[in-house]
Amino acid sequence: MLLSSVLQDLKYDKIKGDTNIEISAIAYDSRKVVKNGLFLAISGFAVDGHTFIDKAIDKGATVIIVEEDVKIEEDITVLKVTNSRNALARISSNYYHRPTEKLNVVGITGTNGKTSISYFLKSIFEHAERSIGLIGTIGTVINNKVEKNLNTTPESLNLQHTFSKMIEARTDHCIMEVSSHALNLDRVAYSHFNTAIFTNLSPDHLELHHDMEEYFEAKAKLFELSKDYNIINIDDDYGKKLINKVEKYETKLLTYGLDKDADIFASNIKYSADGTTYKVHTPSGNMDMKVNLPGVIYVYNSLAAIACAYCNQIPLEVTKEGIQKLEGIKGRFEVVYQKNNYKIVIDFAHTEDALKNAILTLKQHAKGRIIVVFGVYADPGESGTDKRRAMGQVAANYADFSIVTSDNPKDQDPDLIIQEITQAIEESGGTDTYDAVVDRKEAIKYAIDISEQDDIILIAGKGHETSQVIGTTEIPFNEKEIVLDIIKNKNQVLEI
Ligand SMILES: CC(=O)N[C@H]1[C@@H](OP(=O)(O)OP(=O)(O)OC[C@H]2O[C@@H](n3ccc(=O)[nH]c3=O)[C@H](O)[C@@H]2O)O[C@H](CO)[C@@H](O)[C@@H]1O[C@H](C)C(=O)N[C@@H](C)C(=O)N[C@H](CCC(=O)O)C(=O)O
Repeated sequence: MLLSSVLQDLKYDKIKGDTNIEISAIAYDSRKVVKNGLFLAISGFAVDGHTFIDKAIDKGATVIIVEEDVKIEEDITVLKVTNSRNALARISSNYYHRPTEKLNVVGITGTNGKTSISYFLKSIFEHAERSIGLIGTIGTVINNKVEKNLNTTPESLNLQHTFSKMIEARTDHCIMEVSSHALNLDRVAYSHFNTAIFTNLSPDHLELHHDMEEYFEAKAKLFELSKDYNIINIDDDYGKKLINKVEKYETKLLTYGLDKDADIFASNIKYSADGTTYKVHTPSGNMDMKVNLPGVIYVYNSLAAIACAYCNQIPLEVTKEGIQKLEGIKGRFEVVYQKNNYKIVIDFAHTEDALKNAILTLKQHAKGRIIVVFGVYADPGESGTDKRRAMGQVAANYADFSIVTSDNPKDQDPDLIIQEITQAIEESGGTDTYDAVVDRKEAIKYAIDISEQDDIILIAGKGHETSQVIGTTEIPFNEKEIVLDIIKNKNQVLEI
């Protein structure tokens, strides 16, 4: 593609060279540069991309985009921008011919519920015979083929490529999770969103965003990008704040919640151990709904999906069937073993709010104890102390017994993470209600060993994930298989 076309609408200073040349590809990682390619240097969190310029040139880069002053001797094109991640989003969108202009894109943001809403929507849209693609925590789905993503919301170059693949696959609608990291780091800049959905906000990633206000402002950016509808949870305090902010926007606002003032709300909610029924009230009529996932969280998540289906002119009856068709979501309240009242449940809950909700939901119908196995993952470069304390407090206050273990400790000391969690448990009066087992597999085994008839074991944090990151090593870790294996061996000795 002609470089000048790739640079369309990008503000840059030309340091040297020609912009009237062909480039073969774009890369922000020197290891992926190809001959006659463009390399864009990002000043990252861990390393500075500008230090790899020589390597990129060695691999054949003929265009370099930088955001810092650098000395490049070679006779190639060098351009300078003020923010290279933002520039990457602009040129990537141009390179793939601005694909979101040809797609109906739904972006979902908020601390919890993004994945569930995307899967409710997938089921509804498919039931309405609409062609959809999906991008999120579980992976990217095109034509029902799932590919893993490095990030929930991929870097702009990968994201725009994915959008273009959706178009190639004749997909009309893209449902995607939009993380606060993505919004902060401009991964979705220059993407057109038709609909934006806000779920809720509770503490998470606060070392990147510093405080809740900054975290909120990051999430709020998505609602400046959406063109047709903003859909917001009216019952959440930050949802209310967002409503005040976006009310003046031209984009239509639609609210959902249990509050009867919401445009779309639920009444007559009845909870059972494996699902929920309620009556939904929408501007296009009311209907009885059945959701095959337990607890109030899935009432909210299904309401958000109903609101989005309404905005997309999907008849309520079709929406109802789509929601009902969804049997479950991988790693979301997934019952991986059950014998009478005894259950082992895997859930992605990895924030204090989600952990509390998961425990309380299970408690509603439990005949025995709730034993929780959990740890706290480490974000790169974050100490995460506040989160560890908050998760410990939740465990002390709501679980009957906790086994504190490792999540994804990454480059941090797993023992230190556990120590910070258990200290919070002790300070909250939970001295006799926990144990610590650093090896996650051993922790799960221990939970099963000490469990009794009627107990429910909640293994929280990893959900759908199939690996664990310890140091820089990613080891296979399929929690469901691990549980079934332990149970199989145990049942040879003892019938639970
Ligand atoms: C903290 C964070 O967000 N990091 C993201 C960031 O990495 P970074 O800035 O640390 O990259 P770096 O390693 O310092 O490298 C800087 C630059 O040098 C380049 N490089 C590096 C090595 C080399 O040999 N040559 C080279 O050119 C790199 O490609 C990069 O462009 O930019 C990378 C490329 O876009 C991201 O993949 C990476 O996400 C990491 C994997 C991550 O864990 N991010 C998490 C925190 C995240 O984004 N999470 C949210 C989900 C949150 C949620 O839903 O709860 C997400 O959307 O995934």
